[in-house]
Amino acid sequence: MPPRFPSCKKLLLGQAPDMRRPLALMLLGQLIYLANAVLLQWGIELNLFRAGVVWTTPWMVVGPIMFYALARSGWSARLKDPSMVMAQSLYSALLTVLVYAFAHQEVRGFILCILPLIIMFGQFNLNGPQFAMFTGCTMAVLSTAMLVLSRYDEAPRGLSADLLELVYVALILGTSTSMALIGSNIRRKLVSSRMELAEALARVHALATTDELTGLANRRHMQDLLAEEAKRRRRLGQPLCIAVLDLDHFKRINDDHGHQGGDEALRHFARTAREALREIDVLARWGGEEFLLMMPATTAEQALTGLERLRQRLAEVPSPDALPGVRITCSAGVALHEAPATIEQTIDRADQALYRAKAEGRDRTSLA
Ligand SMILES: Nc1nc2c(ncn2[C@@H]2O[C@H](COP(=O)(O)OP(=O)(O)OP(=O)(O)O)[C@@H](O)[C@H]2O)c(=O)[nH]1
Repeated sequence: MPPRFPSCKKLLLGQAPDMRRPLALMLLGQLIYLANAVLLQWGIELNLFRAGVVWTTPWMVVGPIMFYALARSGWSARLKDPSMVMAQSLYSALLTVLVYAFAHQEVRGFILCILPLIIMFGQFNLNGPQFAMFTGCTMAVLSTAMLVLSRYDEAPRGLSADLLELVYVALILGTSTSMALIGSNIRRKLVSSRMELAEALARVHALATTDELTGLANRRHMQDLLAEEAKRRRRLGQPLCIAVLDLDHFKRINDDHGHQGGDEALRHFARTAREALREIDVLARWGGEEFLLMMPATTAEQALTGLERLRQRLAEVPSPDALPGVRITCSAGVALHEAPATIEQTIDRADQALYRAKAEGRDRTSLA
């Protein structure tokens, strides 16, 4: 039964898998903003800032909530970067420089410690040029703030001190950016090798379970499916039928049209049979021109009807271009799988029924 209320995590991070991490980072960012707002109040009480700094506090709450709301509501999905990392980074840097501008000289330095933190948040999304743009914008705003402060400070500390601080900030931003880029490159390589590995595994799985010529399940895969189905049948008590099918006079097709013509006949049969059978029936290439059909939840009568439909369809569809005028038919033997027989014993019975169908003139189905 589905839960009546979505979990808190789902509520906060939404359903879109791509947006979960950005939203989680935004929530973490909000906590840091909140901590900054609290520290700022403390600094105000200690008289470390000019009075005007209080105007920055609401923006420490409103800004991050606004970004979170835009992302959580899905509005930002229309943007090139739905996580709005660049906009968020610039917003944080601008706010930091504003607080810096309101700080008294003795605490300005440690306000700038926030800047590398912004870069750490950006490392998941920003690339080299974007980092360069962020650093450039931050440096430009900071130098403007320093220029303005040098005019209005009661006791300006002098151009050299401002310059030293700017160089320090450039050094720290440059180093943090390089480290973030190295980290994001490693992460990107990890993601791409994980995707390659997943694709390779899917290819290996397909190779291990499908028959290359017909695209049907191969013998080994069918054995696994049969074992699973037998277990399910025991549990649910539903009937299970197994049929062995064999193309008639296939050797003649091979002799008259070459091995390639024979292969085309096998593909044609596999295609036609898949179209005629139900979704839940599984057809596998059992070997050579022999196929095995597993029909779950099927009585013997229903199996005979299904196989008859298959034979009719085979008679109706035009022969493949490579085999003009060739009539492809098949014979089948079908057996109901019943306790205490093993799957192998039921297949043997179906095989014997197939033998009878061949002996009785081919192009027919025989029930074991
Ligand atoms: N082209 C092709 N031929 C195959 C393949 N596997 C088996 N064969 C051929 O299938 C033919 C099977 O012939 P037989 O077992 O004599 O049976 P048949 O000619 O179909 O006669 P009946 O089954 O009695 O109707 C042989 O010539 C095999 O070489 C395959 O993957 N491709």
